[in-house]
Amino acid sequence: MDFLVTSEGQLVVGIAVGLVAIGAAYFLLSSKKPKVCLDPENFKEFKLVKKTQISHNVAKFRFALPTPTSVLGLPIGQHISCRGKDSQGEEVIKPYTPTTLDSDVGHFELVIKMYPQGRMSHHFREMKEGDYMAVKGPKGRFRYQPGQVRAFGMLAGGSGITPMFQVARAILENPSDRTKVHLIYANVTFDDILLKDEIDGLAKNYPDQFQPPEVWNGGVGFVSKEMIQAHCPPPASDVKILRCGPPPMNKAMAAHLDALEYSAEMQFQF
Ligand SMILES: Cc1cc2nc3c(=O)[nH]c(=O)nc-3n(C[C@H](O)[C@H](O)[C@H](O)COP(=O)(O)OP(=O)(O)OC[C@H]3O[C@@H](n4cnc5c(N)ncnc54)[C@H](O)[C@@H]3O)c2cc1C
Repeated sequence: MDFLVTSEGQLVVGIAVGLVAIGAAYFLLSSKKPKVCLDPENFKEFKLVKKTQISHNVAKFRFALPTPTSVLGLPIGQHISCRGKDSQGEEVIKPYTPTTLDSDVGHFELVIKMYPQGRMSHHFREMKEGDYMAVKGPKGRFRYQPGQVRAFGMLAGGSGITPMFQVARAILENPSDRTKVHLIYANVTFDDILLKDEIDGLAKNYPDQFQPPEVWNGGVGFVSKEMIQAHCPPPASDVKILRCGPPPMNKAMAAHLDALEYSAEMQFQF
């Protein structure tokens, strides 16, 4: 009898200690893992907490995440779908790349260029602080692992800078990632340049790794084959050239890259 009591007692204590240990480990792990907010299947609503006009047609939109430690949960180089209403009240869904990373907790930001006739542009123009935006994601085929290539060339046009900025930021802010980044950024006018201060900041902080446009008025006209040759790393298996711009620019850049003998694996279009 004595033996049984002792044995059961030991058993109970053993299980209790085990459960406490499992519970503590679960608590520690779950409290350390930030809450991911995006859902690839369903739109979720995020509150606009700050709208900052940057120029006559560009604004920065800051959306709150559910808690101050939540992260959006967007892999590097992927984008989200935003749903809104155009000027006729019709539903419209368009892709956008946040300029923030998952290291920015509690919120995410979009830098949006609003076109006079643009359908989703209308929705963003009308949005006021306190309004909610429906967002779904992540979306996109781009996958990035630190050190996956030796160097990226980036060919961006207009708002096509946002995915490039996101990838560049992730690389440059990671001290163990030594990937080089070469950027060519085309705009119709000086005023159209998005994220200029932010790009200048990366150039200042990471001069050995980041080659931005040398001067902001460095060339007039379209991005040429010669510009790509002069500013991007030459074709190699550990090099990738990314492009994101209006469709005619993407088409022209693809033709230039083919002519310069960058293989299909060395090119990616967002
Ligand atoms: C992966 C990805 C990420 C993107 N990220 C961003 C982002 O972070 N910020 C951002 O502002 N945009 C971004 N865009 C562009 C965005 O998805 C929309 O195309 C843009 O906001 C215009 O949509 P709209 O409905 O207002 O215009 P639409 O109704 O599609 O276009 C109406 C008119 O607007 C003008 N217009 C529209 N797009 C362009 C253009 N690119 N160049 C010149 N004129 C144009 C034209 O006059 C056009 O006739 C991204 C696109 C992609 C593919």
